Amino acid sequence: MFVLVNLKAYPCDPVAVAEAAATVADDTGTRVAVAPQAAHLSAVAATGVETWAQHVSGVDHGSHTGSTLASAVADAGAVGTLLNHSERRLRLAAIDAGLRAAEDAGLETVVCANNPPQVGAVTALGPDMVAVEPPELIGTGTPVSQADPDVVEEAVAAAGRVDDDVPVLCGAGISTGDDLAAARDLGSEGVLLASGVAKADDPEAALRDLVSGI
Ligand SMILES: O=C(CO)COP(=O)(O)O
Repeated sequence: MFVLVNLKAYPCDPVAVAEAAATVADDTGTRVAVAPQAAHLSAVAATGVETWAQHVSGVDHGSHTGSTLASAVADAGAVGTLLNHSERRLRLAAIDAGLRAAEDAGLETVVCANNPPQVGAVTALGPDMVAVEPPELIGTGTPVSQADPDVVEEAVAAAGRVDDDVPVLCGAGISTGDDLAAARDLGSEGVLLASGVAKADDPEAALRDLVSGI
């Protein structure tokens, strides 16, 4: 199971969370990655944790003020990027362009989608992984894997109909080992989570509980 911790724009200490994630990954052999704000990528990568960007722009060098170049996040130490997160939604052409930019920069990709039909659509674009995250459960603490198991199973089926080799992750409200185990039992190959770790008083304890479900 792949555990991808999205720090969003939460007021946490990204380096402290990264150090906790690196420790838990080392101790348990679990693949744990952290996606901080772009400005914190280098500091997070310096902890040794697997580091992901939250978004990259589908552009190359040029007149693109305010863009986030895939090559720049790779230079900062990121090895992967999210695209089309529910809080950073893109048009289809922009997802495709982001994927090509990430690919050119050697970044692994997870394309997010709100529901199973969207999972099928974005799987067709050839990402490394896809993630289903129902927006209505994001940040609620109600785990998609236990509250809405059908959506996870249907997302796995939707991706499989397009390309059997693209792993499906799920996210929204995931925080405990039981949530992760339920996700795994539904065919999910990883989880995407944020508040359960970024808002925890003790992020390392939260991550240890989470990976206990593997
Ligand atoms: O959006 C998410 C991860 O990208 C999920 O957020 P929560 O874990 O806070 O529900």
